[in-house]
Amino acid sequence: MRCWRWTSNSTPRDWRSGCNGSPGRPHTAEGIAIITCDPADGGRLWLCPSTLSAVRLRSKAPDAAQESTDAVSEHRRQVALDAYGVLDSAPEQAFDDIVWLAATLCGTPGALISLVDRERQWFKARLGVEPVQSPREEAICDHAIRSADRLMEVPDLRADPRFSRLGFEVAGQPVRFYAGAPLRSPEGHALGTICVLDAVPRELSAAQREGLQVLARQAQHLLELRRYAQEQRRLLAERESSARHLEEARADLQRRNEQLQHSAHHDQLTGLLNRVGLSQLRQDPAVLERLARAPFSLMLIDVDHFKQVNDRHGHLLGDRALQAVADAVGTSIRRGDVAVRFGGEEILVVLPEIRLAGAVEVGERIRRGVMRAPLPFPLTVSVGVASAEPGVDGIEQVFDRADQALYRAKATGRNRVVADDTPLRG
Ligand SMILES: Nc1nc2c(ncn2[C@@H]2O[C@H](COP(=O)(O)OP(=O)(O)OP(=O)(O)O)[C@@H](O)[C@H]2O)c(=O)[nH]1
Repeated sequence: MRCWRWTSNSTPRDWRSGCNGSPGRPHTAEGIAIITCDPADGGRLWLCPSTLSAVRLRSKAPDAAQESTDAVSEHRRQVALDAYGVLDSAPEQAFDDIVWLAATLCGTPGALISLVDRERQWFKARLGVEPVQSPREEAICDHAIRSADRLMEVPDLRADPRFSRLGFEVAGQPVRFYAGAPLRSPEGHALGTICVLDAVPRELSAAQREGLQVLARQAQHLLELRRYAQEQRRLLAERESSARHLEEARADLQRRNEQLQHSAHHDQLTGLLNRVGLSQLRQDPAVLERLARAPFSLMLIDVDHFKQVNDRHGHLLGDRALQAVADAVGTSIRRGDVAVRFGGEEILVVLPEIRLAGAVEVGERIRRGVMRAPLPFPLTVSVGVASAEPGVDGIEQVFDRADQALYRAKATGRNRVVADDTPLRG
């Protein structure tokens, strides 16, 4: 119902003619007009402000506002129906049982559970009716769901102008009798009907009408169960999807964290461990224990005349030369060995469980590998090696001796591996 200000200027002709039956009443009076929309025939009811008498005005063109209200409620009805996920679903015994009960109760050859979809009515269960659906404009159920009554009964369809030309058949004959009870969702949306059909005109008894409505409630309960199960499945899928997303996010975070850890502990240019990584390694009890229980060697590798390389060939090629040295180290050491970019062009290699002679061999492999590096200029390295017997020397002392060996390698002409010549104590 809507109300608005009524003025003499806006009084429509229909209004005046509608109210002219009240003698002596001025119809140009100003006041409040109350207008209700009558959904049955699209007409409007006007309450005359001066006579307070109701006048029904027929409007040829449908009221635009009313049309949009209808469209909204129809849309909501459709959304409610969709939520059941029942349209085009497979037949179910429980629904079939209900139509059988309806037909048996009412003594009709046909019964349907019909759901009124956008363009069609679709039958969830059917008895005595061949097609699984029919166009909505031919659906008697479409009228039944819009009827204000709890049950729409048409004793003789042929006598009703709305249905006289209907081609629907029950048990192979034109349908003549229809009675349908709307299926209403708990929110009040009419989703469809449970209806009975006969090929002869007739009427239901009071008990049959009541029974049909009981069956409508049962069918609605079944639909509710269906919607509940559908909702549970949706929630479960949603939960699984969120759990999956959470797991993906967790794995992504872990990957990023590992990347971050890796880049914090590794040198970007060579991929070798950096000093931060080395100092973490030195705090690792497993590493310390390993170095304490067996002999180990340290190796210091320094690129020869690297300043010249940079000066002559530029820093980019200088970087490539450093990468080539790192590659030569990587391919020459074992899995358990650790290579660290210790300074600008200096690499430290920790070689557990290997004595001096073995470490010198590794140094030689590296030295030769660097000479074979695919670079547009010759490149060499000098290597100093020192070893420790378990429990005798600390890492610092071994490092100092390797550094002195490296110094000697540089001093004696570069491109060579020099072993620490300190007599072993033990
Ligand atoms: N391209 C490049 N150069 C670097 C990098 N880190 C250090 N350097 C350069 O390495 C050079 C080291 O030079 P020096 O310490 O003088 O030693 P050298 O020229 O190799 O001479 P010797 O060690 O005596 O054979 C310096 O010019 C540094 O700028 C780097 O990451 N990239």
